Amino acid sequence: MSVPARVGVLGGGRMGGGIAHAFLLAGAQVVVVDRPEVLDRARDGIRVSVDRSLERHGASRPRDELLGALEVVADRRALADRELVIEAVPELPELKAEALGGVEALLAPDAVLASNTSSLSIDGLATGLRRPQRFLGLHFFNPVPASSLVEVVRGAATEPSIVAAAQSWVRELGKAPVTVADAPGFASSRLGVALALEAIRMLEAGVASADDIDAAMTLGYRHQTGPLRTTDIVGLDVRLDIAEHLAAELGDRFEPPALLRRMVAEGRLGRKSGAGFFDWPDPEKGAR
Ligand SMILES: NC(=O)c1ccc[n+]([C@@H]2O[C@H](COP(=O)([O-])OP(=O)(O)OC[C@H]3O[C@@H](n4cnc5c(N)ncnc54)[C@H](O)[C@@H]3O)[C@@H](O)[C@H]2O)c1
Repeated sequence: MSVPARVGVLGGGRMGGGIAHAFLLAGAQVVVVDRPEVLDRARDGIRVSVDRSLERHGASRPRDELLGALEVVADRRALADRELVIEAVPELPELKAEALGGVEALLAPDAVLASNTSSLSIDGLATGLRRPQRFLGLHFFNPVPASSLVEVVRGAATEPSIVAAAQSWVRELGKAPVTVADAPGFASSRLGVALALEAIRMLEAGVASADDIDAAMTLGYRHQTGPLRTTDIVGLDVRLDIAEHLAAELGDRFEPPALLRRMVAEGRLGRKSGAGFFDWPDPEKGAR
């Protein structure tokens, strides 16, 4: 099943811009809605990343036609004729609830609404909606163009046919769907954070060096990147927030180690701050 012809994205920031990019390349006509003061930046960002993709991989449609299928506007009403709208506003429950309710009221009854939330409950967000059966989570990964995974999060009320359609759209984007129930941390954050927290506890206890702990996973289990280096790339502060959320929801096994709290308090946040478990002399390019 090809992607819907008319797709909307609410919030054209880091993730929304990437999601718009992915659907444009898959042949959709995409409307992005954001705040008036950031429209130019959002539009330019998507154009630059589409151009970069075209240079690297070529395209099925001419560039002008492809970028002509993009509209970046401030008025939410431009989403009214969309078959699929993906919400990607900041991770604030009230903001998301207002945004989702406002968009749903504009859409045709058979449209599909999705949230790119990385941690909020899909069932929680669905409580404010009139058609929770047509609502689900589509959790894209950052950076969207380079990432091959999308978690399809099935709410308690989501119709099975909507889940099946979403799985097929994700495949059409050239990505792989992983389907999960609405549980804290979905699949990716829960497993990724569990591994990272244990690696940090091992470092704290002097079991092995950061290099050796990571090598145990990269060489022993063929992980592309070790758990400590991955934590540096994601950001120690981001991982601490997720661990605290998971500890509250799932129990003590996600309690953040003291070492993680100390490093965040000291501003050692990983790649973005120049230092974490490893040194990152050039935060933009990354270091090995
Ligand atoms: N950054 C990541 O690594 C990542 C990965 C997966 C999922 N997510 C999730 O994606 C969502 C967006 O994250 P992001 O990193 O793109 O944030 P971001 O801050 O880069 O982008 C959010 C955008 O939403 C816009 N916005 C704010 N209020 C709005 C409103 N009422 N209407 C329309 N637009 C509005 C902002 O102007 C901004 O452009 C969050 O739920 C986040 O948890 C983020």
